[in-house]
Amino acid sequence: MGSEKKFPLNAKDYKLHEEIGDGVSATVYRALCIPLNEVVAIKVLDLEKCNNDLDGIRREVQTMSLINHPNLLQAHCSFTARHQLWVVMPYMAAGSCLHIIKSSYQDGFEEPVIATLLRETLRALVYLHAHGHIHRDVKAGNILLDSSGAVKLADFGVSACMYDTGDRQRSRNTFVGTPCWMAPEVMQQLHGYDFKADVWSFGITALELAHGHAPFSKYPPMKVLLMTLQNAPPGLDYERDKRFSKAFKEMVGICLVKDPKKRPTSEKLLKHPFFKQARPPDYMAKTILNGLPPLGERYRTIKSKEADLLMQNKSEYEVQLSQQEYIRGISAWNFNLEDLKNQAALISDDDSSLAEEPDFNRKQCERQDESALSPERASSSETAPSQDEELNDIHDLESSFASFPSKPLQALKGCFDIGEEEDNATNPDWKDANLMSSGQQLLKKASIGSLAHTTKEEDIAAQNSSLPRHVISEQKKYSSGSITPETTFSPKRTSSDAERDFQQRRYQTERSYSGSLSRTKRDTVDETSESPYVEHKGRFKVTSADLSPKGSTNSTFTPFGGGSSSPSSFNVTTASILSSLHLILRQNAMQREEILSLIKYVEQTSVKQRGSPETSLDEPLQTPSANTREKELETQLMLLQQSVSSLTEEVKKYKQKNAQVCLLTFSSKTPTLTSFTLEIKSYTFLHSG
Ligand SMILES: Nc1ncnc2c1ncn2[C@@H]1O[C@H](COP(=O)(O)OP(=O)(O)OP(=O)(O)O)[C@@H](O)[C@H]1O
Repeated sequence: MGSEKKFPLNAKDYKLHEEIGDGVSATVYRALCIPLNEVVAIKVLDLEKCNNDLDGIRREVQTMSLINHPNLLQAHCSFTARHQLWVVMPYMAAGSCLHIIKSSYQDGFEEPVIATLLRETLRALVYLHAHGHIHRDVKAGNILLDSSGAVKLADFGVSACMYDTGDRQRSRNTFVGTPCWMAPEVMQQLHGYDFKADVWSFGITALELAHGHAPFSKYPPMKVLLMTLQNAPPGLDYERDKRFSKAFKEMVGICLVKDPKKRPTSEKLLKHPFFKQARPPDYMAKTILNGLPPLGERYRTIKSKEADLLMQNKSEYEVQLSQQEYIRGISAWNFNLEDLKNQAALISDDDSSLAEEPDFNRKQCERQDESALSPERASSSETAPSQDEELNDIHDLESSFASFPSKPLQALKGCFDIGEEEDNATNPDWKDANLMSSGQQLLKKASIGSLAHTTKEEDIAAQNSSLPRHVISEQKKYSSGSITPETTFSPKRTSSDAERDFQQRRYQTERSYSGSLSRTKRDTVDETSESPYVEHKGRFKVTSADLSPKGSTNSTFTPFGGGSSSPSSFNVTTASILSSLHLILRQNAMQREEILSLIKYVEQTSVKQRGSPETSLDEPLQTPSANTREKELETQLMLLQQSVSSLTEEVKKYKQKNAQVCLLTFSSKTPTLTSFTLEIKSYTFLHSG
């Protein structure tokens, strides 16, 4: 990997010092490479806990090893140590921009600092995009600085290669990323997305560096999704952000346009006059890095603040959780819309925090200025949703924190040396009892499941699918984001926009549904809810369950609806057609999940069968060898995926047909023709993902 020095591939050769960062999947330590006497950073991923995203991890390691750009963090090497993957990287002594903000610049940086950070980051993006990669996780937490002020973009955990074909591309039709920074087209999962998604995240990162936090950062993920989709794009306010130049405001404005086609490429953006004020790295060293406490110390302070938040009373828990998610980032998380809806439902209807949220209030001001930036903003600002409307989007569902990723207090481990002996260097909780792979657990649960009582949602799922019930109930737990061939770093370059557009079109044509939106007990609530109305929400029109004062509203189109409040027959007809389409989609998703679970099981079993004590420790990461059963299953998987693709295509055609039929049939009956079209879109967004 990247360095000419030979970094050892053995945990014994490294001495781990204090923790300097953590994310969804990993903990990062400052460490010493003993033979080379060099300080490094080591990202330790617990492979047992990352069962669902081994492909993502392989991808990150591979991308990290092949990139070669001064503004991208390149790994020295990586290897497995028991159930952990160690990625050895250069130590970026100043840490991430997020950590610098949290410890010393809560209100954001000055413009020349921002311009410098952003220019370096953008250079990294230009390089990645030219090589066919989308970073997909651009945020302050992934912009790292070393002690000399050099800036590097890190974390390729969710990066994707545009030149991947087949399964890889399909697997990208899942929600991956951090919602505050996530582009609307990524959230919608409708027509795919491309390099421009990074440009949106880049714009959000610019706001994060300017204000000390990203827009909507205190809200739960579903709320962020809704606000990003329904509200006018965030931006710098002409009044509130007087300290920033017009060039900066414009630069942010052109990044944060909802239509990706109207956003500039990273290459074009780099030519924006705003970046002229960027300075050399030593400017950073003299300014923001000057007098900063050591990284480990800053990290501990942030963590103890996080712990303090947890100690506060329950009523503030949602905000705490949201802030934790923000501080830690929630990357590489495959969003489950039902979980997100539950999170959104946790905001109480009289949530006063909304009114206090500076972003929210700023948004109202921003809307007055947005017309100056883009026509899109101007049109959206007039009909932007009120606070009540936004809250009404959230269906009143019983909540569950169980599925929401959270590692509270885990980071309080503090400083410790765990590198001297191999046993210490790896997690002490490694026990035989834990050796049972998820596949084994799956099979075990299968036999238990067949005897156990069935829940309502299992009954419903069983009616709609030929899959065994246990698989349906367990699919969420054992599903994988993707089982796909490892990505290769394509040497192919597409430096021109035209070529890139071609790649994008090719990609968009080839892709089809593959993401899983597991449905759980909560879905039955949706399924029995009342028929939807359509109402205006800013530029978007959102279907709600009931606009009457007593009725709860719901931003989802509810295909199973059939309640008394339905205003017209066309919704009933549509609902029945859409419900059939939805069933097909669900069936496909569940079949896919079952296959993925089985493949995972086979992979893990074959790894264990192979693994002798000599070979399983500290060997470089390898793909498990294929045995006959695995091959059989892979063939089956391929066939099923093909059939899933063709079914998905069919569903798409039906949807289009249905939309056209509805338009023709009901254009004379209803004045809300456009609303109806958008209603179908809304349904597609929420259910076809
Ligand atoms: N090479 C490094 N030098 C110094 N600090 C680092 C380094 N790599 C990572 N960090 C710190 O660790 C944090 C978490 O690392 P990273 O983002 O790679 O983990 P992750 O699990 O992939 O997180 P995410 O949730 O963003 O996917 C970073 O935000 C950064 O503060």
